[in-house]
Amino acid sequence: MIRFSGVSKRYATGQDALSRVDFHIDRGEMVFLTGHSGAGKSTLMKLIMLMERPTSGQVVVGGRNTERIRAKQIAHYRRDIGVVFQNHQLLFDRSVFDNIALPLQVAGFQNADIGRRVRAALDKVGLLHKERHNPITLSGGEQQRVGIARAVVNKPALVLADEPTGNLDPELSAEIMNLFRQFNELGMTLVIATHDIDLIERMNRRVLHLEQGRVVSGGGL
Ligand SMILES: Nc1ncnc2c1ncn2[C@@H]1O[C@H](COP(=O)(O)OP(=O)(O)OP(=O)(O)O)[C@@H](O)[C@H]1O
Repeated sequence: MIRFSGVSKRYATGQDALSRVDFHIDRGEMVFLTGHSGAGKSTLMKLIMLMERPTSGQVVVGGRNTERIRAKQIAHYRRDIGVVFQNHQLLFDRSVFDNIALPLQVAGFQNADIGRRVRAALDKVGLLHKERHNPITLSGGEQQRVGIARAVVNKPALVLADEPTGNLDPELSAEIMNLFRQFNELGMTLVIATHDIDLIERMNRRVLHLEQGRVVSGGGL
């Protein structure tokens, strides 16, 4: 599903964020990405999302060499990738339903289809009863679940989560991880960046460990 071969990223500032990174993640895997602050986790995610391009090396996602994806094809490419952020980036000027419907509207789905898919996603995260609420009225854990519903509503093959439990207490974090586990059981590939060592240990999955821009373990090659 994802293959990095000799990937380096140096930002315009001269900062080396990744240095000759090699790893492989199979379709259907759920992998944790960990490492100290500044180790390169977000940069690695941005390269998968094509928010950044590598300075050298090759990034292959879903069998596609991302080097060949041109700027105007990026929006289409991203439709198959769901993204979950720590600060969930919900829009507070519209309902929970409308927040989740947004990616489907952008992708040009019919209204009836949008309603069905949004409710299926809300049902999966246990928030069907909150569809008309404004997300600002929800708790942090609920807001994060709305963010997850939005990330998976398009049934992406790949979900990237950057510190998805960063603001949540251990119980809510465990709930979020259970959701991810369920999506993984449905066949989604998940890459979850986190500092939360306890959480990682409990989940018992492969851990890709970065240190100063290098993979020090778990690359799977
Ligand atoms: N846009 C940028 N321009 C210049 N340097 C950057 C940029 N983004 C990240 N960096 C630098 O690249 C290195 C890796 O950053 P990155 O955000 O990938 O790390 P991280 O592991 O995600 O850290 P954190 O856990 O704190 O989010 C850091 O030294 C950072 O300062």
